[in-house]
Amino acid sequence: MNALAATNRNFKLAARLLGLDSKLEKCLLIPFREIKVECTIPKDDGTLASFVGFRVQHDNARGPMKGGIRYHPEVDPDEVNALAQLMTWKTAVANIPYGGAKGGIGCDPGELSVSELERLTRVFTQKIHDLIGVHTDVPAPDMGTNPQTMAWILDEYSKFHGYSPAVVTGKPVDLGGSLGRDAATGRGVLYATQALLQEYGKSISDQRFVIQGFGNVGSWAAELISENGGKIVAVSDITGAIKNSNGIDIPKLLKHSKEHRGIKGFNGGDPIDPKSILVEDCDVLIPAALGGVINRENANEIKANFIIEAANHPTDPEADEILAKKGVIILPDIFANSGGVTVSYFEWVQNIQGFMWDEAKVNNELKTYMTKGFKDMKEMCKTHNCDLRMGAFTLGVNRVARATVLRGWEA
Ligand SMILES: NC(=O)C1=CN([C@@H]2O[C@H](COP(=O)(O)OP(=O)(O)OC[C@H]3O[C@@H](n4cnc5c(N)ncnc54)[C@H](OP(=O)(O)O)[C@@H]3O)[C@@H](O)[C@H]2O)C=CC1
Ligand SMILES: O=C(O)CCC(=O)C(=O)O
Repeated sequence: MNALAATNRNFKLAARLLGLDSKLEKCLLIPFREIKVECTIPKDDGTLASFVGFRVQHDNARGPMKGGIRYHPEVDPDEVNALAQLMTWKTAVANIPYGGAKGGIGCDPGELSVSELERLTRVFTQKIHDLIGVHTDVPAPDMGTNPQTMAWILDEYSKFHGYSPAVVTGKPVDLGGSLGRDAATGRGVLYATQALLQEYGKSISDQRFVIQGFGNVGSWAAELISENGGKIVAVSDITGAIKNSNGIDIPKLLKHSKEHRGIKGFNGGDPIDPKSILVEDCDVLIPAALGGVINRENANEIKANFIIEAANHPTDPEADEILAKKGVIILPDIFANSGGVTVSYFEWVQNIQGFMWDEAKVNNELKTYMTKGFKDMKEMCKTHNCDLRMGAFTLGVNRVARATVLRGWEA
C-alpha cells in the first residue's frame, strides 16, 4: 500500500470512530492546494539539470500550513500528499495553531555540490514564494535538508517580500533559528518514549534500543537516549549498519559519522546487513529514516516490544495488523516525532515577538507539550477503545474537524 493510500485509510478509520459525516470527511481529506514546479539549474560543469519540486498544502483550518521540505530521489506526489496530510493531524495532536503541508524535490542531495544545492533551493523558492508566507505556509527541514537550506529559502523569499525570518523554521540560530530546534525531534522522541515506557513500569535505562537512520532525528535520539542510560545495540544509515550487544558508544559513533560522512567503518561494533536492522533483537525499535520500511515482509520477524515512529509513516497498515496480533505497542509518528514541529512553532513565535528564549525554556516547553499530547492521545484511546495510532488520529482529526465546522467550511 503506498503512503497516500495508507494515510487515507487511517484517516477514514478515525473519521468512522468519530462519526464524521461524509461531507465533512471529504472536506478534511482533499488537499487545499497541490503545487508542482520544474526547477532547472546550471550544474557546476555548465550543463543544465531539471528537477521536479512539490509543495502540498493540505489544510489551514487551525492556522498557517506547516511542514518540512524533503530532498530525496524517491520524492513523489503521492508521498508528499500523504506527508502533508500527516502534518495536519500532527500539528493538531500537538495542539499548536497550524495546519499541515509538506514539500519535496526529487533529487539526490549527496550527488549535488553545495553550490548546486543552493541554486536548486533558490530556484524552487522563486517558483513558490507567492504561495508560502509567515501566516500562510511555513516550511522547515526534513530528510536531505538542513538549517543551511532554510537560510537559502529565507534569503530568496526576502528578496521578494522583505526580510521575514518567520517564513521558515529550523533556520541557523544566527538567522533567528531557535535554540534547541536542531535536537527537537530527537528530544521529543526521548520524551515520548519516556511517557510510553512509564505506562508499562519501564524506563529508558532498562531497555535495549535499535535505531534505523542516523541523520538529524536518529542521531539526536541516539545521543539523548544513551545520555539517559538506554543501551543502543544496533544503528544503521545509508552507508551501513553496526551491532554491539554491550551497547554502542554513541559519542564515539557521532564523531566517526561526522568525520567519515556515515557510520560505515566504525570499529565499536560488528558490521551487519542494513536490511536486517529492523528485525534485530531489542526491546525498543526506532525507525528514523524512510517511510514504509515496516511492512508485511518483515513485521512477523520484528523482535521489539515497542516501536517508536521517529520517521514519518514507517509502518504500513498491513504491518500494523500483524504487529497488533503479536502484542507490539506502536507509538505513532504523528505523536512520536511531533517535537520537531512543536519547537518550530516556538521558533516562529520567537521570530514574531522578536524575543529569543534560552534553551532550557525551549526544552521545558517541549516536555510540557509532549506530556500533554501523550495524555490527550491516551484519553482518546479510552473514549474510542482503540490503539495508540487511532488514539492519535482521532485526537488530531477531531480538532481539525471542530475548527472546520466553526469556520463554516464543511457546508
Ligand atoms: N528533521 C525533522 O525535524 C523531522 C524529521 N522527521 C522524519 O524523520 C525521518 C528522518 O529525517 P531526518 O533525520 O530529518 O533526515 P536526515 O536526512 O537528517 O537523515 C536521514 C537518515 O536516514 C538515513 N537513511 C536514508 N535511507 C536509509 C536507508 N535505506 N536505510 C537506513 N538509513 C537510511 C540517512 O543516511 P545518510 O545520511 O547516510 O543518507 C540518514 O542517516 C524522516 O522520515 C522525516 O520525515 C519527522 C519529524 C521532524
Ligand atoms: O518543523 C516543521 O515545521 C515540520 C517538521 C516536519 O516536516 C515533520 O514533522 O514531519
